[in-house]
Amino acid sequence: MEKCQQSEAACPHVLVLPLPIQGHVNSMFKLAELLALSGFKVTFLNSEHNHERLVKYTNITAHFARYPGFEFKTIPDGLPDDHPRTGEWFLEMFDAMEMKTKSSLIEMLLNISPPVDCIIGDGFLGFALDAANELGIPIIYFRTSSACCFWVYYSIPDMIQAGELPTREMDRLITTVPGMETFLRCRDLPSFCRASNMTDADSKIQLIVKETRKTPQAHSLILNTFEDLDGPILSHIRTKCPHIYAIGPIHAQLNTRLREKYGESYDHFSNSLWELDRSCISWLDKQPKQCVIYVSFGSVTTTSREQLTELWYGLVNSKKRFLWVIRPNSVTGKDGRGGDVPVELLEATRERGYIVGWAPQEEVLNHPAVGGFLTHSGWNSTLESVVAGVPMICWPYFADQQVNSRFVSEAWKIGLDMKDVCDRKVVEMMVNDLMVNRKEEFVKPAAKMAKLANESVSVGGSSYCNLDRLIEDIRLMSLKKL
Ligand SMILES: O=c1ccn([C@@H]2O[C@H](COP(=O)(O)OP(=O)(O)O[C@H]3O[C@H](CO)[C@@H](O)[C@H](O)[C@H]3O)[C@@H](O)[C@H]2O)c(=O)[nH]1
Ligand SMILES: C[C@H]1CC[C@@H]2C(C(=O)O)=CO[C@@H](O)[C@@H]21
Repeated sequence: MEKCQQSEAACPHVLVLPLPIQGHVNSMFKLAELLALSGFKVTFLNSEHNHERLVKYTNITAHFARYPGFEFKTIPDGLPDDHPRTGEWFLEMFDAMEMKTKSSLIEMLLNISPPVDCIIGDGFLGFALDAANELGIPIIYFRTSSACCFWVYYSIPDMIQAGELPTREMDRLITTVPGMETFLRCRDLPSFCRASNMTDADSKIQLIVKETRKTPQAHSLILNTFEDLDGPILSHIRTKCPHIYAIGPIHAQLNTRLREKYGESYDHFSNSLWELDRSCISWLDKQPKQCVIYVSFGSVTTTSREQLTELWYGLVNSKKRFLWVIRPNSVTGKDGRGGDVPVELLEATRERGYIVGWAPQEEVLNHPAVGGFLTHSGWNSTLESVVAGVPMICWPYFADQQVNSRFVSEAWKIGLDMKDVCDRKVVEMMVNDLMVNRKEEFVKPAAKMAKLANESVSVGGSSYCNLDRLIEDIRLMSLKKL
């Protein structure tokens, strides 16, 4: 690992602060490790709830022990420990964090030693920006969702001004998001845009717009994407936020740097908040090449028992093999028991399917048996599928997922969009289209985008160079303080 060449005083100390949601924590941990690999002192500030789960379900402490100076600190997320933390609960957490976390953060920043040279804050946590500005500490935003959705969020006031929102005409094209005029429909906007009241101060949409429009106040903006995927959108974003570091796919960038330093990719270290069930890898090892569809809907999505049944019949009736993640506490509605699952479903699943509570997803997507991914279009899952070259069926749940699924099908053409539908016949048809009938239509573009993704994070690639630039800019911040 690269040692800080300067004196201890000049060795940059960076504080990393994610929004405490799995998808945000994942990519923030990967960035934190990339900075630690460059010799920085890193303090990772996680919620108490999430840190306890990481310690319980992963080897996180041992994994980061190889980086001298890497430290974990925790703050409350403001919610009771038994809060389910699923679905669209984030508003409650956000209000609680604004009240409780900001004061804890300021207290910590005033007393931490050595002092922090730079904060890397979740682009959704405006109170971190306010705290940094109050204390005169540079803050770089890391918006962990997609660049395309960031730009849609940023454009929402323009849509409202133009009378395009609110609306019930779901299939009408939106004309006020530069770069998306030819294919973005109302249906493809973030789920929060479907509300009838756009101006209610307490609404999710107003919160997200407020947080997004604060971004130009940060020193700069880190995005988990790459030029070949989002180049045109990045150009539009730069008109508002000129200083951008597109360093993604960040999981692939970390792999590259670890291989460079240690000759290995990370030990498939999974900063998962649930217990991994690795038996699915042994099951995959017994399956023929590219014949399994992997099904997973991330860390906050919930499904009703009716939706679960439609998905299950669709997968079984497709006659394809499937590996399905059904996360604990993710099924809402009456708490049925196995007894109310039809026998034919159980028998077919025994024959062709495998169900786990949480899987080593990056490993699964790169397994030779996996040929397709039925996903909720969370941004990390989308990028992991892009890097693995696995075509997708997108069934978005909320937030940026609606936008991401439209880009997968219409802009990048590496999958199908099953937005707003949960019907066994449609699931069966789409699985067979993706895995058999239209396979070549998706496999080729997916393989090409995977190649571009891996080139971007290789030495000399756009994301590789942007990360080097970020590291140098943070070094300069710490030197300016001397
Ligand atoms: O069985 C599983 C399922 C998921 N994962 C991992 O969990 C992460 C899930 O992240 P993501 O796909 O981004 O989904 P969410 O957890 O839903 O992420 C939240 O945060 C993302 C980044 O801001 C947003 O894009 C999403 O909409 C938002 O729901 C990924 O890295 C997966 O590899 C596992 O390791 N095992
Ligand atoms: C809970 C969601 C509100 C917005 C966040 C987000 C983002 O764009 O920052 C996307 O989805 C979720 O990660 C967060």
